[in-house]
Amino acid sequence: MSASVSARVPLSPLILCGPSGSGKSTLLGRLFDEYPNDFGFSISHTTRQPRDGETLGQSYHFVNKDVFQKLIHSGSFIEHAVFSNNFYGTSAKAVAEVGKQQRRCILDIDAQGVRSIKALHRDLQPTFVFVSPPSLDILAGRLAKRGSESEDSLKSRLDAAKSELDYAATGAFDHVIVNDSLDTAYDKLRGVALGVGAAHDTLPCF
Ligand SMILES: Nc1ncnc2c1ncn2[C@@H]1O[C@H](COP(=O)(O)OP(=O)(O)OP(=O)(O)O)[C@@H](O)[C@H]1O
Repeated sequence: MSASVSARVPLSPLILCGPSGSGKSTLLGRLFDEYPNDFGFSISHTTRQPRDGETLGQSYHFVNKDVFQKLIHSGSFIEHAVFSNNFYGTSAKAVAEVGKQQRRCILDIDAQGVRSIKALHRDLQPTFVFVSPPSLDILAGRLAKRGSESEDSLKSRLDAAKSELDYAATGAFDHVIVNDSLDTAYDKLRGVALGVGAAHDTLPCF
């Protein structure tokens, strides 16, 4: 397949959701490597402090809590969430900026964000994709192997995974990709992202 396919990539946002550890970043990393000019992330707002190496207005729009609250009240965000006492949000403007560059905007958000966009921002005509682990046991194994979680954090991620799988089982997503073989899952994501394929895998039971 060609490395640049701008002419036929849809510009409506692609929203990726799935349990922590299901492989969203891994799959998106492949997509961005293969198609460096066709997709883009929107720049989120956050109230957390910039880390070393992060560039203002490029990594994030860094704002204080007052500004963030004002943006919430003015309806600027299509979704926002709190993690570890910090706010994170995606503005409609940030999504539009990516579209202006003739790139398909990709959002990696949690189920709460998906609900919010479905309730209030259907005008964006996003495509909703759920990335599922093959099973909760395999998810636990991958998270443990990634080595990024404490025992408590692993447990809370697995609990969250159950409720996200429950939500996906309601049929909330246009596409479901079970990330068993990475190559197979990537082929499916690529088809969906380019607007030429569909994925309706069967969710695991637990
Ligand atoms: N198909 C696969 N087979 C085996 N390991 C995989 C597969 N897909 C991803 N992994 C591994 O599983 C781990 C979790 O993947 P990744 O970090 O991409 O998940 P994520 O959904 O982006 O998680 P988070 O939401 O926490 O950022 C990584 O160590 C990754 O290398």
